[in-house]
Amino acid sequence: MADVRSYTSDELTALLPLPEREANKYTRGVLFAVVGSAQYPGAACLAGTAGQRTGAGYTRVTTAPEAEDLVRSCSPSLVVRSFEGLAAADLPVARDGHPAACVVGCGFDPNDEKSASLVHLVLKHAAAPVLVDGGALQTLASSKGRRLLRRRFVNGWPTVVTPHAGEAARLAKPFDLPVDDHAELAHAIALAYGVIAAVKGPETFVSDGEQIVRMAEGTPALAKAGTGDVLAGMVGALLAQGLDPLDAAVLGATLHARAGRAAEALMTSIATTAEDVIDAIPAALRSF
Ligand SMILES: NC(=O)C1=CN([C@@H]2O[C@H](COP(=O)(O)OP(=O)(O)OC[C@H]3O[C@@H](n4cnc5c(N)ncnc54)[C@H](OP(=O)(O)O)[C@@H]3O)[C@@H](O)[C@H]2O)[C@@H](O)CC1
Ligand SMILES: Nc1ncnc2c1ncn2[C@@H]1O[C@H](COP(=O)(O)OP(=O)(O)O)[C@@H](O)[C@H]1O
Repeated sequence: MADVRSYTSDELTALLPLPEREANKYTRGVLFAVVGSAQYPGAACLAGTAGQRTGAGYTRVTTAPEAEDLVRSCSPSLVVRSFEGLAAADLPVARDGHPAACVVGCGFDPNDEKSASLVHLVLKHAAAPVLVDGGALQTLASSKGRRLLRRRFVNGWPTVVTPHAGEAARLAKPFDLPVDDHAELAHAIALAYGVIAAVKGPETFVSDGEQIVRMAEGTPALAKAGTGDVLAGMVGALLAQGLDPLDAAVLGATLHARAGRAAEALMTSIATTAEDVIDAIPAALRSF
């Protein structure tokens, strides 16, 4: 296994995507989030608003028809569409000067057949980095999911996965990967699936199959429902702004951890919620 390292504060500061003087909303980066379900509409709000706060120039949330109104009302500046009618041609193509990325799966119900077909559509047609989270992760372990990931790898389209320990264990199963050491697990998932893997927990380990990076700035205040959806939106926004995928995952996880600490300072470790973490993203940005 490769050595485990951490990014220095200077390395992280250099990665912050400050907007250029001539920037417009499209050149800053389009985040295309395919998230939420009738069962979990809140995950779409959390991922979308976290993406906006982390600098995406244009955030489009495509969600279940039942979730549309809630997402619109949580932030009027989100562009909201329904899953119904989502077609290959709608998915982003990243090009020079116009970066873009997709986030798929926050709030998906893995037992819903429609979720799997949405994940396949995104993996197949997004010619841009894709982050896979939540209920979409299970789809990757199937033979079709693995085939689509291989195709993305060959085409040079990065895929980032952000499993918690339970989801990582499910990804490990088809390859019989050992699950006890999370650094090793992130490395093994990255190699087995051809992805950049961020295995989340009290410490988060990110690997692209070559390097392994440890991020240990978090706090147990983050152990609350929805904070993973916030992380997915944050890392997705950094991908959408053109960061290298390993850098996006490490910077996103660090900003998320610092936002968790800033939220805790205001709200206490008991009362902090995922929404407070989003509100504390500016403090996390300022901490650099
Ligand atoms: N407001 C909203 O809309 C929200 C929506 N959400 C959405 O819900 C969807 C389902 O996601 P989920 O994580 O709740 O369920 P799922 O992965 O099936 O867990 C099943 C089992 O896995 C384990 N396990 C779980 N977490 C673990 C951990 N950190 N570390 C280790 N093990 C862990 C645990 O089993 P145990 O180990 O306790 O036996 C658990 O019983 C997903 O799409 C998500 O985006 C949520 O983000 C919440 C807010
Ligand atoms: N004890 C802890 N210490 C530090 N960070 C934690 C702790 N527990 C959870 N986190 C962080 O909180 C987030 C939880 O993500 P996840 O389990 O996917 O939540 P959800 O599915 O409810 O959105 C991850 O970023 C994880 O690293």
